[in-house]
Amino acid sequence: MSVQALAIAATAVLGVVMLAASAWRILNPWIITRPLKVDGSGRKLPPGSFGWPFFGEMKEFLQCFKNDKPDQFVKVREDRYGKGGLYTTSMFGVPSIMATRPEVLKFVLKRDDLFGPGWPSLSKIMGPTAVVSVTGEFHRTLRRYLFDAVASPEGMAKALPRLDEAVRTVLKEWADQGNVNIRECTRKLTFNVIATNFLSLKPSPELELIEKDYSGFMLGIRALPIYLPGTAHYTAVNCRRRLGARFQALINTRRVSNECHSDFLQSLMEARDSAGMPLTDEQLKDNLVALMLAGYESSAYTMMWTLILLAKHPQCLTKLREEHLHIKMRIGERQLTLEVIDETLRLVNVAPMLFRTVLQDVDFSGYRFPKGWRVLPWLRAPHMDPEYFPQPEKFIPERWDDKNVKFEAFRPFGGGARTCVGNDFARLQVSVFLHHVSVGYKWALLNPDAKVDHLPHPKPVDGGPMNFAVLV
Ligand code: HEM
Repeated sequence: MSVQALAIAATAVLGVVMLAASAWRILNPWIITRPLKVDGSGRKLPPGSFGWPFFGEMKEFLQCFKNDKPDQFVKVREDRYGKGGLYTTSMFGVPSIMATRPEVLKFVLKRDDLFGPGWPSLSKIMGPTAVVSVTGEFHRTLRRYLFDAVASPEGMAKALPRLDEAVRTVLKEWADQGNVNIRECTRKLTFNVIATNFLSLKPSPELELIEKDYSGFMLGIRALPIYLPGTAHYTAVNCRRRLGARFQALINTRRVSNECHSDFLQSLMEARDSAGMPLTDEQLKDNLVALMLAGYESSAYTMMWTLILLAKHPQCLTKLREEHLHIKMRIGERQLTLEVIDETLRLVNVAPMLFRTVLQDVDFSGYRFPKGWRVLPWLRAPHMDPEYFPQPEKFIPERWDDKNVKFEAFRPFGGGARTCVGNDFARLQVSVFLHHVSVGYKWALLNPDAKVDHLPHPKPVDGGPMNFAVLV
């Protein structure tokens, strides 16, 4: 076949594909919504569109985040359809409904009987009995165990000295290094906190192997689930398998030696349900992985952003330093430390959106949520809406002093039945960090205007190079 004939054939094939895709784009909403129209309920879907076949509106979504305009995706829909807070879309290959206003977020997050876990291909990689994968009574039981281990007053009291020591040790190391990459440093710090508090592991070759597998697991957790050598998903699945084997070895050693540790693993091993039954080894391993995943980058990036934002707001840092040097409580007001943490969580949006699956047809606010669809609770939408937080793009910790501040619009830790189990632990960790860093150190950003890579969590593209030194 001549080159010319090949070109004609290729153009023809491309034309047919384009035509089919365009036809699908037009017919797709009709096909998807047809069962809804014929069920006679008279309910309608929220306004919106479905985009291209399979890809849906992913391209527009990714484009907004890539262009450093992560709120544009919601803004366009609000301008087009009004501020109802519910919009139909199609993302991650599934027809979906975005929930963006506080009252809608509250409803979706509270009703775990109607909206189940929905992270794409989560349970396959995390483990079928992980807290993030299960529902109903077992979910509630697991949450109770995890809460006792992580966030109960006894759990936090046990964790505090180890947390304190880990923070003090690494801050000294950063100052010795002088120039540091703050993203890597806060990730390392959080990993050490996890290793000591969850597993009582001190730095060792074994811990390095766990960290290596853990990083491989993290890199592929949100990748397309294509299990072929070389893909991020393939690496993640294998790292997860090795992590499981390493955790099993730890569990076996504890069982044989009868050693007693005061860490999260021990607490989970000792937990019993109402029939006196302990967790199985598979359940223990799935939940250790889930805890480590949930508590790792979220906490690391929150610490990283507090440093970046305080470097950009030196007056706030001076006030914070005073609060810690003189333990100056402001009567009738919230402590600045908590305000800095909340303002960082609001502005940075470490967890911008969540995923849920509609378990049965749900009617709410005049709209239908069809069974099997996905709901995307868009946590960052109210955080960045001037209706709730004036000048939302600005870092203003004092806004939390205002008696009229809209706490109901603030959901950095989600809400309802799946509210973050580690939220108090995370605040404790960042508070200890802010204490030591503000009283003992000074730091300067080497590239304050670095662009931000927003997905899956916001971070400076260059990792945030900083000069870090002891405060004299
Ligand atoms: C600043 C740090 C953190 C942020 C912003 C954060 C945010 C969140 C959010 C938004 C959820 C809800 C997920 C959903 O509804 O689908 C969640 C769940 C969870 N978080 Fe956190 N988290 C943080 C730190 C931690 C830490 C330190 C731990 C543990 C030590 C932890 C453990 C968990 C667990 C186990 C869940 C799952 C709860 C469930 O499915 O019932 N998180 N987190």
